[in-house]
Formats: sequence, structure tokens, C-alpha cells
Amino acid sequence: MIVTVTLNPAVDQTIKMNTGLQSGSVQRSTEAQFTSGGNGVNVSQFLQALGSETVATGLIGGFTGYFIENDLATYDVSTDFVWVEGVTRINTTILTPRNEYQLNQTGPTVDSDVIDELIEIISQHDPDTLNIGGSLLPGMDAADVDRIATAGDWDTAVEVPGEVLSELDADYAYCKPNREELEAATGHEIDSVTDCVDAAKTLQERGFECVIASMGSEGAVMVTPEETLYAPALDVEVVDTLGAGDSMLAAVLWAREQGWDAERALRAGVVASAQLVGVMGSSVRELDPEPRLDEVRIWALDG
Ligand SMILES: O=P(O)(O)OC[C@@]1(O)O[C@H](CO)[C@@H](O)[C@@H]1O
Repeated sequence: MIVTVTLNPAVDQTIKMNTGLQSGSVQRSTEAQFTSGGNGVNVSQFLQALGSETVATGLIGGFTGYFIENDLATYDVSTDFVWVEGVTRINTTILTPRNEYQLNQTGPTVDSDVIDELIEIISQHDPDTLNIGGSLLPGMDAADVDRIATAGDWDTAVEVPGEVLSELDADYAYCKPNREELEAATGHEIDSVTDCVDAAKTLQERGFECVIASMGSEGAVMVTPEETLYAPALDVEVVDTLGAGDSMLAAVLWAREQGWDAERALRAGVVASAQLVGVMGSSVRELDPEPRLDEVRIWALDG
């Protein structure tokens, strides 16, 4: 069973415009929606959509906290959050005909005592795999992530900002940085698949057993102790990219849970993220990568 931990969840507000943004005048949207978000929350929702057993935990508060719990219930996602003082943030994605803007709030400040409560809850669910995803709240640091990761007998997958990734000390089973996070965590500039592989290997040497690095429309690299794989992205119509990386991680964890090998797991991740970029926002009720696995091309880059 996979438990996800989102330290800084969000209500994702997605606003669609039929013009570019201009200052000095009121502009009106053509479409808008609110969904529950934050990397771990999304991973739980995608795991549920894939048919995997999951519980979403983390720190929530205020009216937006209630929204997240209720929204996840409508997707049949089990939740067990720690309630904190303050109000969970609202993050805004604005889609204009040419651009995608992402405005993320910082989130409320918390006392790091909440970590004890969180660890207690995680332990009660006895996960095989724990996914810790997203940014940290003010008042927390990378040592809190290490503490959660090492508090029990579970494999941990992290999908955290690059500056947090660079400060982690524990050993992790998985990490899933995007290009920006990989650059920030390693200091490598990534202009090619080769750069991406080099940076992913640098991370692996620091204690991340399997590194899944997503590069948007250029695809993804997976580095395991046994192999280095590259898969280009599928050629699909992109509505927005929110949650695409989370769906890739969810599908890889789901595939590994079923005993699939690394290559098949990477195929599943690439198909899931292709489905996600085709929908507005980061919510889907069903994910079924299997019928499209053969569409993904895979390069084994070295032994
Ligand atoms: O501010 P963070 O925690 O780094 O990222 C949070 C976030 O932008 O990432 C998810 C998509 O991956 C969204 O659901 C959410 O709003």
C-alpha cells in the first residue's frame, strides 16, 4: 500500500482565458475550476485512478482544507490528514492562448512538532511505500523530510523542490525531479538527454536508488542500479502540464507495486503523463496506461 504525504497541499485553481494577460483592465475567464492538489495529493488521486490502494495524508487547515478532504472523497481517495492552524493555500494556473502561468502561494507557517503527529498517522497505515511530495511549509526543512522517510520500515519516494532535494541525507528508493528541480539539486545545466542522465546519476550517487527525471515534451530518463533508460514523450495535444510529473511518478510506483520491470514502469509513467497533459487541471477518475504501453519508445543508454 502506498501512503502519500503532502506537507503543503493546495487547492488548484485553473483559469482559462481567450486573450493574453494585460494590466490595467478587468479580464474575464472563459472557464475555471477548483481541484485538490499538491504533489502527494495528486499522486494518491492517480494511484486510486490506476486501481491501487492508497491513503493521502499531510497537513491541511481552514476552508481550503475542508475542500481538499471533500474533493478527494468524491474520487474515493482515503484521507487521514493532520489539521494545522492557518489556511491551506490556493495555487493558480492561468491558461492563455499562448502561455501557461503558475502562481503558487507559500502556505501557512507551522511548528515542526506536527511531524511527530504525521509520523504517528503514517505508521498506523503501515505502508510498503511512502511518497513525500511537494514544497515544505515555512518552519520546516529537509531534515523533517529525512525524519519522515526514515521513521518506519517503508521505501520512500520523494518529489520535492530542487533545493530541498539537494539537502536530503537519508537513503531513498525513488526520486522524481523535473528538469528545473534536477538542475537546482545538482548544479548541472540540462540541455540534452545526456545532461539529464549525468545529473540523474549524480543524484543516484547521493542515495536515491531509482531516479526518474521528467523533461516535459522531451520525455523522461530513468536511472536504476541496473540500467539507464530514456523514453521520449508521446506526441499529444497539451491542454496544461499541471500534475503531469505526479502522474508519471504514480504510474511508476503502481507498476513497480505490480512487479513490472523498470522499462515497463517507465512506459506506464510516460503514458500516464500523456493522458494528464490532455486534461485541464490535475484530476482524472481513470488512468489505464496498459493499452498504450507499446507506443512508448525506449532507449537503453548503458548497462
Ligand atoms: O508549490 P509546490 O508544492 O512545489 O507545488 C504544488 C503544485 O503546483 O504542484 C502540483 C502539480 O504537480 C499542484 O497540484 C500544486 O499546486
